[in-house]
Amino acid sequence: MTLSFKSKTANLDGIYAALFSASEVIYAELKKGAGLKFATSSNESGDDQIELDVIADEAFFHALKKDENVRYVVSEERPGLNKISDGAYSVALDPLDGSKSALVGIPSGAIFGIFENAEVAKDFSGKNIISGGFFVFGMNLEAYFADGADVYKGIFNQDTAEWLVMPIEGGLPSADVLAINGANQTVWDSWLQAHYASLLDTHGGTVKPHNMRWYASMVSDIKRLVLQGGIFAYPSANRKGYEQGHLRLVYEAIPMSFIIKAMGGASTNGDRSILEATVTTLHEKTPVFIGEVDKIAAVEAAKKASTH
Ligand SMILES: O=P(O)(O)OC[C@H]1O[C@](O)(COP(=O)(O)O)[C@@H](O)[C@@H]1O
Ligand SMILES: [Mg+2]
Repeated sequence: MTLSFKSKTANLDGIYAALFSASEVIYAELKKGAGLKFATSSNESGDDQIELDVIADEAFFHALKKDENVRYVVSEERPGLNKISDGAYSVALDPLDGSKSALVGIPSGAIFGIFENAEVAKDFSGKNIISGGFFVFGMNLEAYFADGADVYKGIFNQDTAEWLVMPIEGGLPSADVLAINGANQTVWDSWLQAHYASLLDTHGGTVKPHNMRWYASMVSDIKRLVLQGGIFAYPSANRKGYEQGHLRLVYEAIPMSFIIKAMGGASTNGDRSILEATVTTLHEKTPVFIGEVDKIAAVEAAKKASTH
């Protein structure tokens, strides 16, 4: 692989090289199709794994453990903090996001965050993240990430094995598009049911409602958000197992909120920015709303109004 991208932060280049090379390994495995079946294992959160979940987790660990700047690697697929060295940076991973989607041919991907000053779980927070983003395993192998305040898109040329990485400029686009799984809407809190209805209200057929896009693959939904704008949500629901939504704070919500903030967008758990939320445990879930600033402010205002 050739990755010509250079980070503005000292000593991150080896970590990027490891992440990008692991993504190539996973993409190559995905294309073979062999790992697209259920494994006999389940992960740390008790989710059923497909074989590619395990392959992806191992590919990232294998690549990252060679870098002396990596202190800890934490993964949705394993327990605890995995010490690599005394380096300055720690990496959080969702090694294969959307694995169930991969089974039916929807693009999946991987999500990563790079953190400084991480020693215990609570340090993997929005305060310490310095890089965050994701790979997409679709028609092409792509990367979208924020290195500090700068946002980039990378595309892998499969003929030359070269990554073309270019800045994304111009901020977050705007579109009245909503990405949400509406299956739980009857058990959402009433303020969210009302807010959702307001986004879809056509005022008797006279007004265009928000359009709906839901890939059930966070990397695909956030890629669409990066390229076209809108809002992505996975709220909590009054249903067993969904009390804090479905997505993990450290492995999914914080890195995705970081890249969208770098593009000029925002995030919330309903009350405050995901990047200001307290992290208690590595595998905890959080309700999450990510997108354009005014759309996130409207979510917070809707919730706040319901409590007054
Ligand atoms: O099955 P649902 O409720 O549509 O959930 C889909 C969400 O779950 C995810 O697949 C995350 O779960 P995994 O990390 O286990 O793949 C997201 O990519 C997606 O947004
Ligand atoms: Mg995931």
